[in-house]
Amino acid sequence: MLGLVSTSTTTNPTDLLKAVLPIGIGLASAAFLAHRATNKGGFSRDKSIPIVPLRAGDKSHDAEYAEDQNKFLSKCVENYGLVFNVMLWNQKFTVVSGSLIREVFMNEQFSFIDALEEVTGMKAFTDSITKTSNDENWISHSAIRDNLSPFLPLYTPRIVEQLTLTIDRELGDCKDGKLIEKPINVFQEMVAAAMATVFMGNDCAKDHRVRDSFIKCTYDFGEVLGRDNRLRFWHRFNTQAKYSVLNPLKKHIDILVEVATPVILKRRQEEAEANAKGEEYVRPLDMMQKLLDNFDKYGFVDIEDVCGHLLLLVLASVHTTSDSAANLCYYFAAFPEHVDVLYQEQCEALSQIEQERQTLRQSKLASGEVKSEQDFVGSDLDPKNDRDLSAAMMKRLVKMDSFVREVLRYRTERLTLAHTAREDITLSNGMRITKGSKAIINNHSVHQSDEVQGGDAYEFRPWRFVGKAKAATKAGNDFLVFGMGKHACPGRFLAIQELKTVGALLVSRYSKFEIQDPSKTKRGLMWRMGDPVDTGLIFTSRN
Ligand code: HEM
Repeated sequence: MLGLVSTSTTTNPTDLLKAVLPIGIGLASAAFLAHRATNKGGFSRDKSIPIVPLRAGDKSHDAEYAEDQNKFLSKCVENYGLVFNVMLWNQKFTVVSGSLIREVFMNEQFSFIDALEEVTGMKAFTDSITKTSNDENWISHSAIRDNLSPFLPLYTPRIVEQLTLTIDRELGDCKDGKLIEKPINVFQEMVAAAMATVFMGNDCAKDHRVRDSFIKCTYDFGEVLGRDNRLRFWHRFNTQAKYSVLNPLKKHIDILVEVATPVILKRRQEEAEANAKGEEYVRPLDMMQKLLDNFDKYGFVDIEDVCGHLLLLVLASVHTTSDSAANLCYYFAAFPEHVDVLYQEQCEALSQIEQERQTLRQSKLASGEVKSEQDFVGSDLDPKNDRDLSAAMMKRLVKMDSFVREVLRYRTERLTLAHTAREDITLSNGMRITKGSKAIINNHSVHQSDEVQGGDAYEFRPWRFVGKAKAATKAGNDFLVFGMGKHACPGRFLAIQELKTVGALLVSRYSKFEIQDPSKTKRGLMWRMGDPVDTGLIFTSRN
């Protein structure tokens, strides 16, 4: 029987990732897919929900779905309507499609966490990472909403710096075309460096042990989930007992604590000195500091607890974002005609901003507000920052934004984000999802619908969203990549900012991206989150 993770002693990151990614997103689908334990919960008892018949000789819908997901789901909706039952990955799901999807996301009695817990039994484990936990918000949604997203423009220079340093170190000059066999590794390094500076500040991010932990903790988490029979009582009991004592993420928490402690002490000392002098202490900007500043509000117990929470954020963010960034490059390779368009957009936006800043400087000099050119040095209008990839500049990259949104729309798994019904729930079409059964979201019915997407829904049309007020961060009825409603991914603003920055840095440095084995192009575009295609990329520098 297959667990979530290969039981082989040679750790295959891809296998592990399949298990791991659910912590971030509807990557739960990966866990559901890899899961082969006994099914718990059945179809909804509402007999009006049709059960899709099996193909002759099949024992489940797995083979038919795997052969052609689009065809299978189109056929089901056509024949059975928006709600129907299927058997996939050794589980029974009620597929909810189209306009009814919203009712699953908006109803708190449909629980993504419960469905995930059923498959992975991971709650005992995530609880053991932190000392304080909350049943519903095992990763604090509000911590990101309140402490991260509003400050994104301030984080941008640091994110850009880290991404730039890592690209230049890992890819560098590719004059004659450089083959990178496992691009995912490069993108993990990039994203880990960027996330480390956002979550823990520059001083901690400089320490390679922190960046390594940001990458490796997700693989270690995969080990935890990689157990068979996780639905059985004894397994849960065992997990609970074992991981509260022998937590495999403990070593990463220890590293974070070890690196963070002197940094925090230094900050405290600086604050005390500033107070003693009657000066205002400028608080460092990072999640760790924000969590410490709100220690009582969040009810933390100690620094280990804070680092445990930071680690949960890492589990939600690093692999989801690096997987998407690596995938983006395969789209550059598959659609080379768009790379220069994106580069041109960037050059024009930079020149425009440079011009605007120059005009502003001149008017300040003319009005006497600023005495000399020299006075701009170190100010907001310092000419040295004219061509920075600032947050304001990234906002102008509407084509890049559309490209990223289209990649996510095009690739996102067709069925994801199973939710367990906590009580009998009647949908607006009168069908009842009974307590304990699982509703799964039919992304295909939205992302591949001509009506919803404005035509050519099976085509990759990178400028589809230009001029449409549909930014890549905008979750909604037509874009389910980040979920919807109360639990919609709170990290999407950071994720999109990083994806656009990675895109901008890449197209400005490299003019050509090629897939090492072109016969794998289709898979390169459509890999399931956490299971990258096994062919590399060749990068060629701009002249
Ligand atoms: C491309 C990258 C990412 C994708 C595709 C993604 C997608 C998702 C999805 C589909 C969900 C579930 C939404 C739902 O239940 O309706 C989710 C939840 C979540 N994501 Fe992300 N995510 C990404 C990056 C991030 C980042 C960078 C962070 C942190 C900074 C983050 C933090 C979270 C958290 C904390 C939740 C749980 C929210 C809740 O239950 O209230 N994610 N994400």
